[in-house]
Amino acid sequence: MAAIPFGILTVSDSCAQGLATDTSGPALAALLEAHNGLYTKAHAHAECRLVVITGGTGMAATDVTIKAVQPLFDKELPAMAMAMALSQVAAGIIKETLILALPGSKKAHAIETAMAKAGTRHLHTAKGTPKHPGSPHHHDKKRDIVTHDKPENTTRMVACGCGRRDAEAPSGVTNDLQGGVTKRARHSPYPMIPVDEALNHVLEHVPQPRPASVHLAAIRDGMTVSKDVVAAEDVPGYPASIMDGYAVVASDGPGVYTVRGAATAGSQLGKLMPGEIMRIATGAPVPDGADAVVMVEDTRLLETTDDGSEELKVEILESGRVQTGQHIRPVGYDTQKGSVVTRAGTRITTAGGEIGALAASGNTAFEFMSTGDEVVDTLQANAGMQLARGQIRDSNRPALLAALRAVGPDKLAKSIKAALETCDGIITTGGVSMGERDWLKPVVEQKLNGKIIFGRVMMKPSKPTTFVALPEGKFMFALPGNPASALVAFHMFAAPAIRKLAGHVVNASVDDNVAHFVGDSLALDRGRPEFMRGRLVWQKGSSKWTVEAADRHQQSSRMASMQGANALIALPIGTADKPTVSNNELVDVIVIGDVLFI
Ligand SMILES: Nc1nc2c(c(=O)[nH]1)N[C@H]1C(S)=C(S)[C@@H](COP(=O)(O)OP(=O)(O)OC[C@H]3O[C@@H](n4cnc5c(N)ncnc54)[C@H](O)[C@@H]3O)O[C@H]1N2
Ligand code: MOO
Repeated sequence: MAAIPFGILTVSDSCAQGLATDTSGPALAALLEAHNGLYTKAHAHAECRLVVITGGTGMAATDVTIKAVQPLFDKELPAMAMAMALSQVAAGIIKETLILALPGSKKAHAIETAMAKAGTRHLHTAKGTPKHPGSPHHHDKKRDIVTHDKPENTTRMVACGCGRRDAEAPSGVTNDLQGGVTKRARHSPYPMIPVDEALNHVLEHVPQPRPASVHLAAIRDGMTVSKDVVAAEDVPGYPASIMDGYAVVASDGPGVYTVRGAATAGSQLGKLMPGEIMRIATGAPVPDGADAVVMVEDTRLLETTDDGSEELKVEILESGRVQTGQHIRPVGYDTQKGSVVTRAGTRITTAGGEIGALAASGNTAFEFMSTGDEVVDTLQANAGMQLARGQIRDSNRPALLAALRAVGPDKLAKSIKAALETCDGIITTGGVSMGERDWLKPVVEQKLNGKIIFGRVMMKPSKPTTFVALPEGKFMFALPGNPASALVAFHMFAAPAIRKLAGHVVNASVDDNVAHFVGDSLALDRGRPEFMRGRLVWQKGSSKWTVEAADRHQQSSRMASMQGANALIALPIGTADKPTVSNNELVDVIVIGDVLFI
């Protein structure tokens, strides 16, 4: 029995550039030569009956061995490749030579096993030896090379379908489809590999998703952002009021002032003159000349127009003394133009924060990981739209899929009535606090015959959350307009309601869902229990749940504070005895998204 002449081809950038020494090639050669004299180094290329290519079969962009060698095969041998039970291998025949492309592993033992499994010993049916005369493939030497189980036994020709009686399938070769039952393999040619190895194979072979541009409207949970998203504009884009009240000059202090009209959200304003104040709504641009806002609760109406329809003089009470900047969100307070809003790798969750943050970023198309071509940017119409002073992006609508826009109480009532014809319940955001155009509550009471079950909740954020019972057993959640408030209120109240409607058992209590708080010592709010947006994680190593703030900035106007949140951290009201929450302390959590295991 003649030894098989073999050649080794090492594929390595670093070896080729002289930056590394080839150890895989010589190791393989030594291994083959030591293999019971079955193999011998070929003296010339043309002599090789076996070529082992080592290296360049991995997952890196520069690993192109398999791609390069596969097109050269006269016949590819996938079952043989599979039988080697190594990831990233290729096996095939070129003319009469078996080519094996293997990883550049130095583990000779692994390769030896692989070679044995691959059945290269069949190559001992030396070149030129007549094979199974009478076989329809009898001149097909490529086939001979792979189908002979034992070199000296030319009768074991199962895969070539030559009609021999010994039907044992050669190792590494599947049944011949034409062979029929008598030719079937009586043992599986596939090695039984461990579960984790199998999973690794799966993960290695599943291709990386290709990035695709996805319009905001087409973003769905489960997608992954493939490129950092940068804020296209400041949020807010103008100094905005945080409260419903009056825009003032802080240094003027308490006293009686002339009311110079109203600055509502979205309005264009003139300059505030000395001795004047201007009515202002939450979210409205602070007029030039003003540098603080006094809450309406800290004022008293002194004089109106004769018909009583307009305010003329208002007193700022002592309780309304404010400092420069008070109740104003400066430009970029929530998000600064150019800052990264959403990092590559962020997964869109059903908690809503990511989609909301993208919506608030001022972009309309985003790069997402995608496996299909069906997700394309079809709605570019709004791309690049500039915001006018006083305008904001509607981030709540895509986040909650249920925002309501209205320009007056009648239209608002009409919209709600129309929605009620087809829905059991309605969710709205905005217009529920103290502003002059915060019509939600009066509209449901006065125009819709609704009963406000509650109109404020002792919580931070989402204080003005409103729940309404409507005729015919219908109901309405009127959530606050501040984006984080809207989502927190949704998860706290609307989501359980929807779950109950779906027949789920719903537990109203937040007790017992306990996790260890991770973070610096944090001052508890003295007025309201706080529901921080958090990230809940099961720490496998220490076998405990931990929760940390999903975002350092937790203001209710910042949609990004919801990004990455899968839980709300239910913090108690701070007291003199218990003013802070500390690192590792147990806190209650409400799960609002997928929990993470690390
Ligand atoms: N004088 C007082 N003013 C405010 C009080 C208060 O007790 N006294 N409460 C504050 C709190 S707390 C909240 S929360 C907000 C809630 O206000 P509204 O529910 O009436 O909402 P709006 O005034 O319509 O908007 C608030 C804020 O949110 C922005 N917004 C509204 N809709 C959207 C949307 N679809 N997407 C993105 N952003 C939205 C809006 O521009 C405002 O900045 O009231 C405080 N005021
Ligand atoms: O209650 Mo509000 O901003 O704090 O949601």
